Amino acid sequence: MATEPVLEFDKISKTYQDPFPRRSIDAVHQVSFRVQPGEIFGLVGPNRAGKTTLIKILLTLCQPTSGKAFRFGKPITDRSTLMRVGYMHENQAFPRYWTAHGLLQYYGALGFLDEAIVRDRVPQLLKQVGLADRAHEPIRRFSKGMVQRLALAQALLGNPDLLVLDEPAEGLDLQGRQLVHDAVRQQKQAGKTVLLVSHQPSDIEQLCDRVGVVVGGSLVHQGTVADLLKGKSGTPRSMETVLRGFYEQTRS
Ligand SMILES: Nc1ncnc2c1ncn2[C@@H]1O[C@H](COP(=O)(O)OP(=O)(O)OP(=O)(O)O)[C@@H](O)[C@H]1O
Repeated sequence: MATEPVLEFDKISKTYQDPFPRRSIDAVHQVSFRVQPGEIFGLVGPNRAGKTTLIKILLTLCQPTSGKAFRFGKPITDRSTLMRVGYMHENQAFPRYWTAHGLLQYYGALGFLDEAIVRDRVPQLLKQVGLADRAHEPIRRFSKGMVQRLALAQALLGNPDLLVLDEPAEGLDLQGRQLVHDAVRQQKQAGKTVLLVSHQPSDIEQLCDRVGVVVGGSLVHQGTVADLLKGKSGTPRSMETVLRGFYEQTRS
């Protein structure tokens, strides 16, 4: 039986119109890829490549200028499938007067999650991300890494079928990064799907099944991590070397 992709982008382009100064910016150009259920898919590229724009389209936060996109088989404009997505932003700005515990409960209510499930899950998640001892303090007293850990807990709260992590390592210490790795692996074990945007070659190498490389708004490569690291000659290479190659090629 054919399985439906969790995510499908078909020739997606996005041009932003800037009023001052008046100009248009081609952020994404004719990008096509699919993410299958149970897959850990990495999206990599240099600064300004168009990764965040693709994530915004995935989350229906902005509309593509052309092309078609589907989430769980439904048009990306169908917001009902957003309930199945958990999203961790690279620079999460939570209301600073909430406590970590209160915030997760609030997000649970916003996501129409079952109250009893949220009651059980919130302390579990706070423990998982190492915030159990600070659960009842206002977020304004949190360090950057603590906010990132809370962002991970928030993304996992709804037990999502698709977990989208945008630069999850940002501001995290080694233990924090390990938490992210563990969460990704747990999702995979549960048969769920992860889209990981990262500037960390080692994270892509260690976690992802397949990777899409975006440079200058175009998808210049997609394939398995194993094939990428093997190269055409069969000589093993590091992910950092591979990515540098893609980024340099397009600069010249
Ligand atoms: N709201 C916007 N209005 C105008 N231009 C934008 C807007 N958002 C992004 N852009 C432009 O689109 C291009 C791609 O930006 P995007 O944020 O998607 O890149 P990115 O790959 O996520 O970069 P980074 O790794 O630096 O976060 C950039 O040239 C950026 O200036």
